[in-house]
Amino acid sequence: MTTIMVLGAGYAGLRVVKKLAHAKTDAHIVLVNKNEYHYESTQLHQVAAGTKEPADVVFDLRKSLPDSVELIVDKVVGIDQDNRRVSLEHHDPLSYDYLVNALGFESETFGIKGAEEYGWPLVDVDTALAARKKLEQTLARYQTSHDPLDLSIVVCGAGFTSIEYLGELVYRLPQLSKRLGFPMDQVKVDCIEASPKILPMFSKDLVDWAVDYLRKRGVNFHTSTPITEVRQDAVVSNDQEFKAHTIIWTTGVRGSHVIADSGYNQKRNRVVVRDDLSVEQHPEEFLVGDVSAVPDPQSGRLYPTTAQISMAQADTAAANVLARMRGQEPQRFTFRSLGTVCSLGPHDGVAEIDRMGTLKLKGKVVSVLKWIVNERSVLELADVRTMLESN
Ligand SMILES: Cc1cc2nc3c(=O)[nH]c(=O)nc-3n(C[C@H](O)[C@H](O)[C@H](O)COP(=O)(O)OP(=O)(O)OC[C@H]3O[C@@H](n4cnc5c(N)ncnc54)[C@H](O)[C@@H]3O)c2cc1C
Repeated sequence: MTTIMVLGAGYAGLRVVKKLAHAKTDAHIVLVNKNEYHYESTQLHQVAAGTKEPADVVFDLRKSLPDSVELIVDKVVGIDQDNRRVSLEHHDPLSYDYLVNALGFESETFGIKGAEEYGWPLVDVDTALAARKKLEQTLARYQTSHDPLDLSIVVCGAGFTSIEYLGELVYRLPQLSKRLGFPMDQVKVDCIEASPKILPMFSKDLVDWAVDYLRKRGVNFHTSTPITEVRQDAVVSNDQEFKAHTIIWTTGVRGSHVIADSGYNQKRNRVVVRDDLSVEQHPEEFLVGDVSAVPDPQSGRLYPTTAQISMAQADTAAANVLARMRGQEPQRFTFRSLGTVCSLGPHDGVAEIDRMGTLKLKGKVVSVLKWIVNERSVLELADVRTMLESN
């Protein structure tokens, strides 16, 4: 029997599995994931700030997968492309006929000294929870230490994840101040960004609105400030030092280390795929989501790594696996953005909707939009019951 193996149960992998199962193929569909659950990585900033609990952003894979899919819970450690075999940490190697690699993202440190050691990334449930614990313990310590650095927080990067995290943080801090007894007026929040731009994917008026929103709530922005080193109690940019005991590292992502470990031709663990999302010289293998690098035919640049693109890629990859099995021509990947929604805490945000021109939104209405986007994702990846349970 033909085996289709899907690696990773994030947005891309889970969507591929759902599409394949729905097509009622005779093939044996195997999903390998390191956890028994799927997590909504687009909501990790909320877990890290404490505005959501892990249970709000995860769902059990066994409960939501179709019966026709075999789930193997284990960590992928290597892929042997030539022999079509996947090595796992605890199971024997597995063979496949078709492979969809959707192993997702990891934190990017750009080789900056101390970033891995002292920066707290937000890449999965465990790291988001660890960042939350670090934040809360450090703020709580102030009552006995009276050390101002216990009330200083540095957020590294001013892209999407950093801004969404800052939005949750400024919402959450007054609640924590009441609970943990630290003075709100002595809290210091700095956001350090190498480029001159904040939220580069949004138009200037929305960026200005978002920056103003966060500034009014105490965030100090430092753009054109490249981080050169991270220390236990400071982020350094050349001769400037931003001292803090909580350092959140959200400067960007790279693909899974398994890509480089397996000898792929890659850059930052992302592989440039062909226009049908298959890998050069391996028509039986597809890469989707944050491990893939797909050139946008219009701009010539690579598409950004987003959940929205990952799910669109998943549809193409699933269709192309089935096409190859049936001896049909695969389709080219095309992408039309629905727009981008950036939350600023639970009740505000900015959004650009790409339908019939660009619709720009800001404020409370965006939180409703974000809620719809999140619920739709759970509905599409799991089912109605899971969606209702997550509320
Ligand atoms: C805080 C935050 C907010 C974001 N907000 C948005 C947003 O609003 N909109 C948007 O479009 N995008 C957003 N993104 C980006 C989006 O989350 C990613 O682009 C998306 O998750 C990529 O999907 P994926 O399926 O490729 O990878 P992932 O979601 O990373 O899934 C990979 C899966 O593979 C599993 N896995 C990893 N390594 C192994 C291994 N070795 N063995 C077995 N299993 C493994 C993981 O556990 C995970 O389940 C956000 C990201 C973050 C961090």
